[in-house]
Amino acid sequence: MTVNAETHAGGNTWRHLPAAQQPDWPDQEALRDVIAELESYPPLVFAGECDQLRERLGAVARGEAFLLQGGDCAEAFDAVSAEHIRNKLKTLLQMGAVLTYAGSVPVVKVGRIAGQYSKPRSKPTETRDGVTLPTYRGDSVNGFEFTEAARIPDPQRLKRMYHASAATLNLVRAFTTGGYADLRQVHAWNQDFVKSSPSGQRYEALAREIDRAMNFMNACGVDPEEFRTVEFYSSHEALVLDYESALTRVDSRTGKLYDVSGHMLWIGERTRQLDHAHIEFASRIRNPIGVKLGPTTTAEDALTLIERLDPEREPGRLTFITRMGADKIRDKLPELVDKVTASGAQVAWICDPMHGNTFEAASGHKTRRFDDVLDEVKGFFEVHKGLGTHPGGIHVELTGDDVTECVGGGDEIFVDDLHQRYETACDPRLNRSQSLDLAFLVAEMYRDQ
Ligand SMILES: O=C[C@H](O)[C@H](O)COP(=O)(O)O
Ligand SMILES: C=C(OP(=O)(O)O)C(=O)O
Ligand SMILES: [Mn+2]
Repeated sequence: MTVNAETHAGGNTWRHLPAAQQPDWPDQEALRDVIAELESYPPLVFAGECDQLRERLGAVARGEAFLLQGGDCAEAFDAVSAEHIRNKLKTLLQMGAVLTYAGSVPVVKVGRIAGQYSKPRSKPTETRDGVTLPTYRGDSVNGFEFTEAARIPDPQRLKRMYHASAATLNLVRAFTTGGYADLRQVHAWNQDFVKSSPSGQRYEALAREIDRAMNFMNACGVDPEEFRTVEFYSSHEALVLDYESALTRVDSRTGKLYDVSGHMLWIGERTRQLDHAHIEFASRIRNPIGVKLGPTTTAEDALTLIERLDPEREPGRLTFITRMGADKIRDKLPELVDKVTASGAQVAWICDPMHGNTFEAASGHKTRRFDDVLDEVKGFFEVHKGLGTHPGGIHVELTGDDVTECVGGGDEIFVDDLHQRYETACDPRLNRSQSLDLAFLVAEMYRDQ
């Protein structure tokens, strides 16, 4: 990787276009200094890894693999601890094992992790007890605390985002390649969990089957490397373009631009305007790109996005992450999938069953019903089955901690429980038990389709 003038030319073409949801940095000089410093930092991920993920996502687009993408709505600097990261990873590994074994499909594992620090918001301000302050926009921008000082955007936070991402990714790499993710550990990932929860018990039974299958293969003399380590990739929403372009580098092998802040970047529902800065930025980098598609997306929008982001029609380059809402998916998704398929493009279709199903409980907590989440995934599978296309994966907000943020699930959480462990900095996440429940149900859907 090299940094040179060309880097910043190619990675900066978005600058003359309107960019939604950018922080209102009060001190532009401080911002410039931070950008210059970030430009000198080493890459967090390597271009070759991004290429490898693009190949894996190509298999998803061709119908040969399933994408599991998940993690926090908003990562927080004070949650960069071994315990939080291990719990999240463990949950994703358990979900991956369930989907691979019960769904009989290769699973591409991608975290909303090591960079998910910036949030687009519905409103610029928030009012509590008559006091109005700027909204919290993620730890990369301002503080969660409801005080005037905390809510002022501070560009120094972009450097903290880089360092928090680096520390997280370092631990993730150690966990996934250093023995912890060895399939022989399928039971160990469940140890602290099994007795207390129905999904933990169900998982334990599946882990016993995996063990038997592995013992059988060992006895036959098969002991592949794939059982010892796990390929795990990082992703986040490419929202704050000053950060993302400062982390964009020319790959010395190919001369192409890569945003080395994460393996996969996605453009959110609020920033996917076709002629605005985020799509322009994404069009310039070689990383695999996701775009969130909400219920107002037209087939023409989807086709123009393909034109802008995947002109070569390369499977794996572009992933459409639909987030319609359980009540709209059966209505809105068919036309998009149908017209995109008819155009000859091979995108991966992924279901985000979270963002179209948020509501406010009487207690004031932002929450989601597990049943709505499940129903949106069901609708997603039904639509793809009807059209003969591939339901490529799920994109979920989850945590490995036993929080009470979404209602329902096998180990049911009620609206009155929400206050007990409501810890999210932004949207409500599935807890570990709800995440495992979902993995089992999705594996059944996959097998049945
Ligand atoms: O994570 C997604 C968005 O940032 C979030 O849903 C916006 O939430 P808000 O409507 O509270 O701003
Ligand atoms: C902001 C998010 O989603 P969307 O852009 O789909 O609203 C998110 O994934 O946290
Ligand atoms: Mn969210």
